[in-house]
Amino acid sequence: MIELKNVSKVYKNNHIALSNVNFKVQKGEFVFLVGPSGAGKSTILKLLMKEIEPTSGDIVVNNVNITNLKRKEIPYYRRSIGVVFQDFRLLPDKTVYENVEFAMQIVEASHKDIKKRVPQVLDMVGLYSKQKNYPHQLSGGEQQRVAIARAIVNNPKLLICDEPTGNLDPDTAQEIMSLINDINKSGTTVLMVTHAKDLVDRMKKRVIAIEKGVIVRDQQRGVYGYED
Ligand SMILES: Nc1ncnc2c1ncn2[C@@H]1O[C@H](COP(=O)(O)OP(=O)(O)OP(=O)(O)O)[C@@H](O)[C@H]1O
Repeated sequence: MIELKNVSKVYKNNHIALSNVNFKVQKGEFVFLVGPSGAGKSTILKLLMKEIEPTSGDIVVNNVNITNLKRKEIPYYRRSIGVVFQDFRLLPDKTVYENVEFAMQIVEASHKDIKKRVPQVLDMVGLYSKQKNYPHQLSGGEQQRVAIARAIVNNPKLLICDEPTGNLDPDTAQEIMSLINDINKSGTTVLMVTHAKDLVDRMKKRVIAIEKGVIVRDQQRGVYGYED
């Protein structure tokens, strides 16, 4: 599903953010990407979302070498991955239903498909009864559920999560992690950057640790391994 081959990233100020990074993630895996602040985790996510380009190396996602994508192919590629952020990034003037619906409108889904799929996904994340609410009328955990619904509504094969529980209290964070785990169990590959030590330790998933742009650990049923 994901392969990074000898990937390096040097930012314009000559800062080496990634140095010869190699890893593979198989279809259906759940992988935590951990490491100290500034290690290069977000850089990897940005490369996968094609927000930035590697200085050298190749990145293959879903059998496509995304390093070679043409500019006009990038929006189409981005639609094949779902993304969840720490700060939810919902549209404040759209309801819960409309936020999720919007993601389907962008990919030009039919009215019929939208009417069928949006309630289905809202039910899956436990927000069917709040579909007419606006984001400011929801708790943080509920807002993140909407963001997750939006990320999976088009059935992406890969779900990228950038500190999805960073703004949530421990109980709510656990609930969000369980929801993402359920999504993974239904077949979606998950790559998650997180600093949530307790959750990583509890989940017993694969853990890839990165420090100063270098992979230092790749562990099945791993632990967080840092004290922060
Ligand atoms: N646009 C940029 N220009 C120059 N340097 C950058 C840029 N973006 C990131 N860096 C540097 O590259 C390194 C890796 O940054 P990155 O954001 O990938 O770290 P991170 O592991 O995600 O950290 P955090 O856990 O704090 O989010 C850091 O030293 C950072 O200062």
